[in-house]
Amino acid sequence: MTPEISTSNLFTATGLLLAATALWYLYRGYVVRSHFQRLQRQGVPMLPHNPILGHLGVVGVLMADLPRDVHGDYLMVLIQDNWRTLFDKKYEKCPPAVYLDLWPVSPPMLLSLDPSMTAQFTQDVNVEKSPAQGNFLRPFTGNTELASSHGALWRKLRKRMNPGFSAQAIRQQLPALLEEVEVFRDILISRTGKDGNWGSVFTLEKPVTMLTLDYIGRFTLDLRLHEQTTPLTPYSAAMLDTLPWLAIHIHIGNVLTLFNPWRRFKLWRNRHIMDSYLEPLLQKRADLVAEKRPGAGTALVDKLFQAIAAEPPNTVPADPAPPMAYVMAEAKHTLFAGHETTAFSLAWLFQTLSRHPDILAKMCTEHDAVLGTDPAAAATCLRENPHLLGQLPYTTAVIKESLRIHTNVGTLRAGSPGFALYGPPNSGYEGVAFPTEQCVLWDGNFALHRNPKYWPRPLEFLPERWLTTDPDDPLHPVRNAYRPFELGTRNCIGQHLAMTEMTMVLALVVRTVEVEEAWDEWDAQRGVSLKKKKDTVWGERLYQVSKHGPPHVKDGMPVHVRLRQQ
Ligand code: HEM
Repeated sequence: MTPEISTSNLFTATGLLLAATALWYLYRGYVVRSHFQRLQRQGVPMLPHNPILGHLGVVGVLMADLPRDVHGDYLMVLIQDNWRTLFDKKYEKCPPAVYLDLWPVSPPMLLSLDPSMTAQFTQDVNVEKSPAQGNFLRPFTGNTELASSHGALWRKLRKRMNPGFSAQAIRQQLPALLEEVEVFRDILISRTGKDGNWGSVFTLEKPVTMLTLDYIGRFTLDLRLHEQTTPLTPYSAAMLDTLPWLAIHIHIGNVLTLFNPWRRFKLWRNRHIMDSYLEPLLQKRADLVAEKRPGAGTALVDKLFQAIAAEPPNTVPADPAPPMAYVMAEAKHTLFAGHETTAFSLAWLFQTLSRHPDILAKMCTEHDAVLGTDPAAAATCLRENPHLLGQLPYTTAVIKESLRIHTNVGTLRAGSPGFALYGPPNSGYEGVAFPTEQCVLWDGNFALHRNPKYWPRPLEFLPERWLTTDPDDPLHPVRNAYRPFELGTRNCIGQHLAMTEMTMVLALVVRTVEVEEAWDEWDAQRGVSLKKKKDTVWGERLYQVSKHGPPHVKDGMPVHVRLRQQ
């Protein structure tokens, strides 16, 4: 018997589904708002909470002057800077943690604005990641990799992954990785104008993203993807097409996207393309490792196959997937986590250097002294003397300072009943309990890095902060306050790899090519009138925008480049 689906049945089913969704939203809204009202009655420090709107009203007013596409990270800075007007007059200091009830735009949050407070859930106790992170990665990796795992399994997988990210492992791959950075430098040179003039405008997001894809592909698979010079590989095309369909939270703005059947098809199809691309490559690496042939052990995935083979059988806890599927998930996550974060950090570095010619000149002097005065020979010099990469303290300080001001991502952890954060010493809230039940614990590293309490002259770009060794120097960084890669055992496993990449880029590029933002040309190219009001944050055209994954740069950061005058 063939089932008949009439139009009226379809309408009824859709109506019921919509009604059930609406009821769920209402019920969930009631639960969340009641929870925050209860906390407010208990006297927990909180922004004024409205029983109907939660904190939507107060946050809406706070964000009203910002462009619509601005990243949510700016909210934490606004709260930190405006706490006096936002909180009850009885409070004499900004609370170290701020409750945010923005349902249905985001889940209930407890935002930490104090380094000691964040340490309580990342270092004193390594609290589990928020389930939101797992939800985000599920369609992509099936949650069988390190970043989605918890507890004993996470410890096992982290131990397995750590050797692949060690300084020694990175150094082993340095000559190959340098080749990818050389391609990037040559692409920038090809964009310069004639006779030392600026070339035409382009968005920096594309070349930095292609560089980071080539770099992380080489590191993970010992394979040249050639994303910088040829059309995207099917793998990268499918991965980049997948990312906009992933969501960290279900909220009112993306609920239709998440239930869109087209999304399911896209995710399924892209996953099929990615897996089909990776499978033969991984099989080849597994064979190479098993047969101990030359080159085995170079790629990150080789080290994973080697580690699995060296583990006693049936170790507990059991792996989330058989070896090949597990390594594939780990490779996919590494290719994802290792590209956009570094790409956008590089974009900000170039912006910062163009605004600080004195700092740029000082960096070039360091490169001349350590790598030789011929910029074109820097790659050869580094290939022959990879240890020199560790002898560029000023360059490292510049990168660290850029990551402080233009922090990319933070951590989201899962609050739970019975687990509270406590106001730290000298916070003005000593011993005050901030219950975490129902809340996502959000480290406010973007705001923390701009807080004058921890960073004197916070908005000034001062690489000297990272060169002082005197703990009494006011510029000396405060314990736990610097967290671009987060701190604690669950910090970023790729931080040395990312720092190496950024150092190599600066070492090869800044003495050869100048990069500058080119908004006027960008506007002219798109026919945008000079008189039209432009989106800005704090008076700047370049700001962090909210897209999928980590914060992106506005409009891809339009720039032009020219050859540096020697
Ligand atoms: C400038 C570049 C980067 C920044 C700012 C950055 C930042 C971070 C942060 C803040 C975390 C902690 C996230 C959390 O707790 O939810 C993290 C975790 C992680 N990062 Fe990075 N990252 C960068 C580059 C990389 C690279 C190049 C890789 C890999 C090749 C990588 C792989 C990972 C992985 C696998 C984790 C999860 C670690 C775990 O759960 O044990 N990251 N990263």
